[in-house]
Amino acid sequence: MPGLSHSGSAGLTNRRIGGPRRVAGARRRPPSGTGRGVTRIPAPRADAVLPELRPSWWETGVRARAESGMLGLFTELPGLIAKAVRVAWRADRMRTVLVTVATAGSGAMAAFGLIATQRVLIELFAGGPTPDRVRAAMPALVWLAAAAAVRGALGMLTGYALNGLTPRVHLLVERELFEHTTAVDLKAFDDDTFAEGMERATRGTEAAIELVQNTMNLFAGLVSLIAVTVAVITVHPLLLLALLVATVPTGYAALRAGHVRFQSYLASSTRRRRQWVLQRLMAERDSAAELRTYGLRGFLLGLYDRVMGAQIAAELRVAQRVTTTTSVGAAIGGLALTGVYVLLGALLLNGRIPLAAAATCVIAVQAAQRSLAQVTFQIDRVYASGQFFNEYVRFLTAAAGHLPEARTAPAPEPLRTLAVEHVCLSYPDRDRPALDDVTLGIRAGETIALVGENGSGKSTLAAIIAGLRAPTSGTIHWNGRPYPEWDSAGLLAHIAVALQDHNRWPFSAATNIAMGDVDAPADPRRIEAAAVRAAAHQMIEDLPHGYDTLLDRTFKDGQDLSGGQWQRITAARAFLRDAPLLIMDEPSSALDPRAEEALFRALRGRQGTHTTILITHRLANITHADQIFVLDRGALVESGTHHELMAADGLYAQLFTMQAAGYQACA
Ligand SMILES: Nc1ncnc2c1ncn2[C@@H]1O[C@H](COP(=O)(O)OP(=O)(O)OP(=O)(O)O)[C@@H](O)[C@H]1O
Repeated sequence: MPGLSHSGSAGLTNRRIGGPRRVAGARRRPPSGTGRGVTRIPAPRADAVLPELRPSWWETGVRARAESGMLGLFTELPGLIAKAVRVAWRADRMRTVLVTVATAGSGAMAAFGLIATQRVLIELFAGGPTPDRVRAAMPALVWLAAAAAVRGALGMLTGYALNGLTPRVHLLVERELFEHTTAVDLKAFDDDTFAEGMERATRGTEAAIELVQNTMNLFAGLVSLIAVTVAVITVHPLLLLALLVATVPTGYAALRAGHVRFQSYLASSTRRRRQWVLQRLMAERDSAAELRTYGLRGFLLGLYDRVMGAQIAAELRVAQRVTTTTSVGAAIGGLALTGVYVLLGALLLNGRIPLAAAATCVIAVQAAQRSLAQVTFQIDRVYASGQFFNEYVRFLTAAAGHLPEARTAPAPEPLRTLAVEHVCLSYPDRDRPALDDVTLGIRAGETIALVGENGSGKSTLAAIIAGLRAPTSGTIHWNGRPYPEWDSAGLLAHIAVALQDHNRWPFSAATNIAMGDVDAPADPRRIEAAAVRAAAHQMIEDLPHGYDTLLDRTFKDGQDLSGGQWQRITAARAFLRDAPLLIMDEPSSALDPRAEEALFRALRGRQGTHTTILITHRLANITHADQIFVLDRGALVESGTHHELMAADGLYAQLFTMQAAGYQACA
């Protein structure tokens, strides 16, 4: 954060070595002031202290609505509504139809109610004694009550159907997202934009619910508006003019107000995000010690005052615009209503419409304005939630490009030979390839070691052999046939991998191990045997609930394990699979000497019958390997047995001697 470090150093100088007085002076005095012979450091502006924030993915919808013009809004709206209807239809056809029909029915009842109202008014305004007029109005009153009752019942039905529909929509889109995220090639995760797209898509799954709800509410508002219009035209065609005068300017003003409200929300959200940054610095554990050691309290509080001062000023400017726009909107609404009354008065005086029709029109205008408020509010919401949902749709399209090719291929037979031929791999945005023309051969039953300094490409090669990554060029052959010609799931079933960056699955110890062979029924004896081989059995037995202990503190009675204990669980998971090819990437980096000895004893037990590929920096553990391959900056530079490599006196011998010397010096 350049701005922060700039002002940070200025502030620090200020406190510690006196030079700071210059900074304080610079801040207090105008630029043309004093400061002879002193280097002037300009007072940090608040926006320089915490510079422009990166656009945040969770603000996409709000930002889009704040920036959209009226034309953009109405151009995009139909597409968003279509997406909402499609997703609702796929999630639950019956409920989608129910909501639509019930909403339309409710609108029809609203129209019917207005027409009944007019009939009531006609009878009440007719001549004759009051009891007679009331009696004459009775049938229309009954219709009016019935329409209101049916409308209420349909409203309830819509509510029930919508409540059942939205969780199904969420389930559908979320599952679809997970189907993609779990199926895409590992390579996709190397792409930053893919990972960011995934985060955005997660917000998009929530937005799917909002989009469907908002679209249904918008539909309800529109139906009411149409119903009122139909009723008004039925009562008297001329009243349509009054309705237009009442709604068009008000609708426009409401949409403008919605636009600035979103801008206001965005402005306050910028303040909140800056507050979070400062909160992290001043009120969280990570920074607490350094804050005190360097006496940063005054500096940070000063920073807070400047940043928040500037932010609140910006927010107030937007708030003033909101107030102006909403006041203008309210004034337009008032004027429109006055216009309606003037128009109605004129029509009445000219005898163009009867009194009952004018009275119905007043009621209709009020109903129309209520529906209009709902429509404009929902337009904003459909637009905003639709933008989030678009992120979801965009991600699914991008993810589809990373899905493995669907094809039928034979499942491989047990391993006889494995050949790595001229394999290269370049990660995105890296100048140097992680693997550069690597060729090597492995026979079934061998124990192989991959050795090399950090970043030499060992894990990358292991991932390619494990079938987790495809090489940029070159091929790997399983029993003489290239990997892509085998069924990929069948191939993976022959390989067990203990990854260097293993995951800590939030399940019980037993499940964590059983996951090594998730298709087989969890057999406690098999789990225990795998744990014994990984030196994990006793450690698990000592946990409060043994193998049933939950290994995540999120859960009640959950436990966390040390790094070395997790490493034993990971090794046990790989042993459980009992695959012909076992790849272990740094399986003992966090193990104590006793556990390490036990683990390598188990691994040596595989030699001759099962194939093992080992990656380790503890070279004493691999002296027994049938072949040791030494990598340097992505290239295979040496290979042979321990004795051959020591005799060759190359990189391996250098590394081994260096490590051995460390032990000998202490012996
Ligand atoms: N996902 C990735 N994206 C980009 N670069 C990567 C990625 N994974 C590894 N690299 C780079 O590729 C090179 C080889 O990495 P690799 O993890 O294969 O080395 P290694 O020999 O296993 O290292 P170590 O001994 O530290 O585990 C390194 O320069 C590393 O920074």
